[in-house]
Amino acid sequence: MSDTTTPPVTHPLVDGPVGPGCKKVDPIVIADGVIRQFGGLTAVDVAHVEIPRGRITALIGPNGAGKTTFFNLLTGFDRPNKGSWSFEGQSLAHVPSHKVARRGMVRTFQLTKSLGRLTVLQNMLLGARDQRGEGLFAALVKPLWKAQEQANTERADNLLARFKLDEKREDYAASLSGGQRKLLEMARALMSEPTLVMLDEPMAGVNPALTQSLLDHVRGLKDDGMTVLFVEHDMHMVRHISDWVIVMAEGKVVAEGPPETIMQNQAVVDAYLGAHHDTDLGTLTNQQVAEIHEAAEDEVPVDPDAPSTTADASRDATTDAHQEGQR
Ligand SMILES: Nc1ncnc2c1ncn2[C@@H]1O[C@H](COP(=O)(O)OP(=O)(O)OP(=O)(O)O)[C@@H](O)[C@H]1O
Repeated sequence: MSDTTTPPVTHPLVDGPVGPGCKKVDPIVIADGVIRQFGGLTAVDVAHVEIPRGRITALIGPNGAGKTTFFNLLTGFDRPNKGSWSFEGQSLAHVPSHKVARRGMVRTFQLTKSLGRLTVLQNMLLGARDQRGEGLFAALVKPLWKAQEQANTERADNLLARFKLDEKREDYAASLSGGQRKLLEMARALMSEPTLVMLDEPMAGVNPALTQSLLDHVRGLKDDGMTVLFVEHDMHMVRHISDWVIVMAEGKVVAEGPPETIMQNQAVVDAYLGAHHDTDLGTLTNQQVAEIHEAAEDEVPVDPDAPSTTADASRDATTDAHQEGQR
């Protein structure tokens, strides 16, 4: 009698069978039992997840799935009720965000109103690490901070050239297009020479003309040896650049796998449609799933208060921006 059991799905990045929470051959991040509750709502309840090193991993899921909260927990911007996680084999639980960044795990932030009131170069310098001039003693000893300031400016200029933002160096960040802002967010994250770059919706608000350039830049991070983890609703980006896709729904990891198979996964379709639906899932194509998702979001961040003049821009920018730069 022949054995009709389906063999488990395997993948070169995975140690064992592929499935939610599967072990990776070479993980850079490992999270265990991470729970975050807001009042009675459990926003994140991740039993186990591993992020493969040197690859591009997409974190997807419907609105409210817990993706951003999980990002915030991993990077020390929020604290879980329970759980542990490590980066490069070292525990990061209870490590504050600025120390997480120093260890090489850096996330991008949307360019907020206050950062928009700084120039492109000033934004870049906020991303630099170990700014010696910030200590009281060091601030008084000019040679100590002068050399570092020069090195930081040089690094910023090199990155601005790489991201084709060098001509915008002295412009206010708020004057950039949506796509240029995303490039600036990415370039700013690279100022601290990270090992793992976490991108929060890199495609949000990006004009199609800049899409390809942005995708190329993300691939470039991997080519330079970095690991990339990104949260994204844009399925085009997820399909085209990720090596691995992790799907969250209602705080949990419900599926993971390579992009070419993940959209056919029943748990993914369920997650996007909601658990209680009448649709005949058997007839749903990848394209339809993507359309459902795209229709659900489509949001483009617009800053109605973006300064139109330099006088507007210079007002009340520095304090807020400095605080954000410290995060
Ligand atoms: N500070 C908070 N206080 C209360 N509830 C919160 C807070 N932050 C997030 N939540 C809730 O936790 C759940 C997960 O939110 P989260 O923003 O992490 O989801 P998401 O997957 O990133 O969604 P989106 O794709 O819309 O950004 C949501 O129900 C949200 O309303």
